[in-house]
Amino acid sequence: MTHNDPTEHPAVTRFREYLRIKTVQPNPDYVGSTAFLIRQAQEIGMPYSTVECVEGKPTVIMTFEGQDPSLPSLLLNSHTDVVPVFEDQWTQDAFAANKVDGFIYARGSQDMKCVGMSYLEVLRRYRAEGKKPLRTIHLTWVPDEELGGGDGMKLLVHHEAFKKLNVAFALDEGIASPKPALKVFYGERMPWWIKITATGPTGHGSQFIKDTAPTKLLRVIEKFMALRNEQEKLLEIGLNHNGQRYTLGDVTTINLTFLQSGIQYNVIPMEATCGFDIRVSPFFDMKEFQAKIESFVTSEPGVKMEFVNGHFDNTLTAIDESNIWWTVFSETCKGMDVEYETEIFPAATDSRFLREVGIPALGVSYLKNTPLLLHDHDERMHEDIFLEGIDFYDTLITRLSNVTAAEVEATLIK
Ligand SMILES: CSCC[C@H](NC(C)=O)C(=O)O
Ligand SMILES: [Zn+2]
Ligand SMILES: [Zn+2]
Repeated sequence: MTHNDPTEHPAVTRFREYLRIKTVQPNPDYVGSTAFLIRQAQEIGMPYSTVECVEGKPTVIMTFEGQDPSLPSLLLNSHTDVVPVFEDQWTQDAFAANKVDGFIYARGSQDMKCVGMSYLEVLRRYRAEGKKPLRTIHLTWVPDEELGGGDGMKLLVHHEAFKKLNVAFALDEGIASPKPALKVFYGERMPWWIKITATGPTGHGSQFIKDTAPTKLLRVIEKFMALRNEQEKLLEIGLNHNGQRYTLGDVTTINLTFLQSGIQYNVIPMEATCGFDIRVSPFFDMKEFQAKIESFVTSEPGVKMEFVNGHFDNTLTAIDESNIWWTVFSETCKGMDVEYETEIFPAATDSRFLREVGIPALGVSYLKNTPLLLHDHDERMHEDIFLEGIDFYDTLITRLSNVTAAEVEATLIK
């Protein structure tokens, strides 16, 4: 539990130090995290810069130059912010990074400070061993992923400083797996947050008034719920085109997350609104699906729908031999006897912005045999898994950053 245990692996000590910086939304300490990250870059001897697409929301960029900086680079991305905690539900202080039986308890221990710190540890090793990969490796430490990346990666990918990185392929976050197989994400569902507003007549609460705002809204909600049930059934009993069971990322979820109306019990309200969090499977025909939900609304006069948040790009990263980065990734895992399962990420990460601008990205967090506790109470990970993860990323990053131009070429002409 001590902060400076001389018997502790120094990588674990550094990880715990990063976890103690309260980069918690909605007021993340980005000044603290930036100072910490710059110190790491200086210790390792990596040039660094900061970019603020939005004032007060810094991205830290670090560069480990390769033997041939003219080759497109490898990007290692992680977000610096973490989600809030319900303090009274934690058995440990969520920002003390206490260690109990080897488990490090902290917000961000899984999501995703472990990943960023593992990348750094690999580069620290490279420097100590005098290793220089063929391709340049860049690290981006981005803000506000937990708020949807609107002030972070969404803007960063269009910034000159990012374009100059000339990224060929990126690694980003995954999630924990309670099984020995790692989860590897090659695509995401598209988050669509929609607000529906119904308007109608007012009157006395004792009458049969037709087509009131809440009645109309309920009719629309029923249609969404029917679609929801269909998708839930598909997940429970359906098989995909390969005859395999669907995973959550393969189907579309629809959840009613807002519901508002009313001013007094005996007054019919003139307005009723609701909000849905819809996660659209990348295997859906997007246009058709959008037209379908719009028809639910247009069939009811006096009801309108607006997108509060929408991502409309469903680019996947190829997980076949057409993608050299996938080939190298999968062969490296096999060479290390690391099991993995490929899936569509059920929620949204910054990888969607990378894929949208044409950068192939895989999401993987080395969190095997670990309970899934992202955004949950008592988020934790075992220090042994963290240390094992550094070895995993070391082998993986070494292989990826040494992919030759000839290997890329050979894939293109196949
Ligand atoms: C729609 S942007 C919000 C981002 C958030 N990401 C995660 C991983 O929880 C989500 O999917 O809700
Ligand atoms: Zn995350
Ligand atoms: Zn998260």
